[in-house]
Amino acid sequence: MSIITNNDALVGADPTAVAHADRVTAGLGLPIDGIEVADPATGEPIAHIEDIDLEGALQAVATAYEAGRSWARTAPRQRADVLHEWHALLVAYAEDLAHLISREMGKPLAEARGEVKYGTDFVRWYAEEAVRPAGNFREAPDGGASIITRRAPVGLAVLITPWNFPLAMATRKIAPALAAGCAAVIKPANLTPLTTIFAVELARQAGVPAELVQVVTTANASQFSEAVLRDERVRKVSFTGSTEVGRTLLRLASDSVLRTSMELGGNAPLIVFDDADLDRAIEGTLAAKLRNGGQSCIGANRIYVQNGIADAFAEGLAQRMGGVAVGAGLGTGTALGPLIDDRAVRRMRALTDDAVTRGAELLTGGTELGSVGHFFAPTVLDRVPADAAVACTEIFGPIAAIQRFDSEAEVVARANATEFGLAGYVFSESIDRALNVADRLETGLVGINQGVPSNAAAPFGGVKQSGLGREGSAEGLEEYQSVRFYNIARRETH
Ligand SMILES: NC(=O)C1=CN([C@@H]2O[C@H](COP(=O)(O)OP(=O)(O)OC[C@H]3O[C@@H](n4cnc5c(N)ncnc54)[C@H](OP(=O)(O)O)[C@@H]3O)[C@@H](O)[C@H]2O)C=CC1
Ligand SMILES: O=C(O)CCCC(=O)O
Repeated sequence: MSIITNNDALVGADPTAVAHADRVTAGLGLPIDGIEVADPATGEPIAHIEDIDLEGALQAVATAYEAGRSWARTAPRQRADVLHEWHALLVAYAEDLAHLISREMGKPLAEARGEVKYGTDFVRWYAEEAVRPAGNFREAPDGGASIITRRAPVGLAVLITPWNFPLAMATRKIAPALAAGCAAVIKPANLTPLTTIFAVELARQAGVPAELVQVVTTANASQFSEAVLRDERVRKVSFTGSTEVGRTLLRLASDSVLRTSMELGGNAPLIVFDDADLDRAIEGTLAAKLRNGGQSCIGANRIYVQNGIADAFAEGLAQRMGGVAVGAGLGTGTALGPLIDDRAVRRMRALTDDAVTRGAELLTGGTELGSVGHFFAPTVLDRVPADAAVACTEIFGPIAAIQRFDSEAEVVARANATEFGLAGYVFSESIDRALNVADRLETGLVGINQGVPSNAAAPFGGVKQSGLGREGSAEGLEEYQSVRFYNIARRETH
């Protein structure tokens, strides 16, 4: 198969859209120096955020804790009303949020709008969940007692979020915490803190008590977590990010026996069977691979294609990937934005080189793009050996790495041969085959004949070393609740 050439002219940012994002940033009242936030499309600084020291972080804990004591006693309906109001404000400011996300994180504006929809859905979902029954009733089997269960707020929650979904990862944690009756201290990623700062400001305008949700930005994340997770007022930590940092936080959490939710790394297998609809499989793979520029923990990492369809699939995917318009997120028509930083570009280069050296075929891409910013061409590698780094590690970028397989049993074994277990994907027009394979994949979620399975109503989370706990859905609320019971003695009266 010959190499498909990308169009390597980058789409430039639309100055009107950049001005829009910068107006929103200017309204955030940020300091003129501190931690620099840069535009990944140019590397240029766009803002500075406060570097809050340890004393400030512990003050934030104290303030949130005090506010949480009265919030925990509010009626569910009151919490729901405030969340509904926050949702309404997020929707009203959707365009401002989308421009800000695109500017600081780099994703195309259309995708940023999608993230705003996804992120605001969590707030609406938990506004609705806040008033759902939070306990149940049962008779003691031997008689003589009735048992009622209640769900109490778990207490002050520390929320640590990554840079790849600056709004959705914040709302997916803050909204269930508030719905459950908890206070929160949120530490956004330094690469993309602006959206969180804006969203929390909107929460306050919506009626969330100003002290209840504290945003702490700091240049020293490890010092922050070591001090804050040891503070006795903190009862919960929820983290989304790398497995390495997740392990560190789990160790810290064990000292204080904290409730934990961990959304960590992935190594998602995407399996295309001979009986798949070719176009549907290519479009689904494109979505699972290029969503967020490949920078998602559920991004398709190991693409397994059955031999009978593999040539047509590889060629079709390479044609589609090679035709993707790359450029600034705020450029008109951009479909793939920059990577988050230069380190990520260097990783893509090294992964591609390693795979080609080991015998993979480069079908398209494989090159850095542009002289400024952090761009890497959408890349397709075919016949990737299983021991290539690109097949063993989380890619987190726009490289589609295809391996070929013969049988269902073989591909299931290969797909499960990893310590990770977050997402998997199956493409087949046989519902029996698709469901049977999905049942045998060791992952927390499976996309069947589609590439973006996430939804506010779905319990997102992993098995194995991909994490603990679930976010979104009713299960996501339970992560912020402790179950209690009252055992009420009953005496017969006549
Ligand atoms: N599961 C997922 O969704 C994500 C996975 N990743 C994976 O991780 C790789 C590295 O990305 P990276 O951004 O460095 O991810 P990290 O896990 O380092 O960062 C995620 C968040 O954790 C914070 N953090 C880092 N170290 C600590 C610590 N010791 N205590 C408390 N908080 C901490 C970061 O803060 P700060 O910004 O201040 O460093 C950020 O807010 C990616 O290439 C990808 O493979 C990355 C992001 C999301
Ligand atoms: O990729 C991630 O970092 C987690 C969010 C992905 C999703 O919710 O779909």
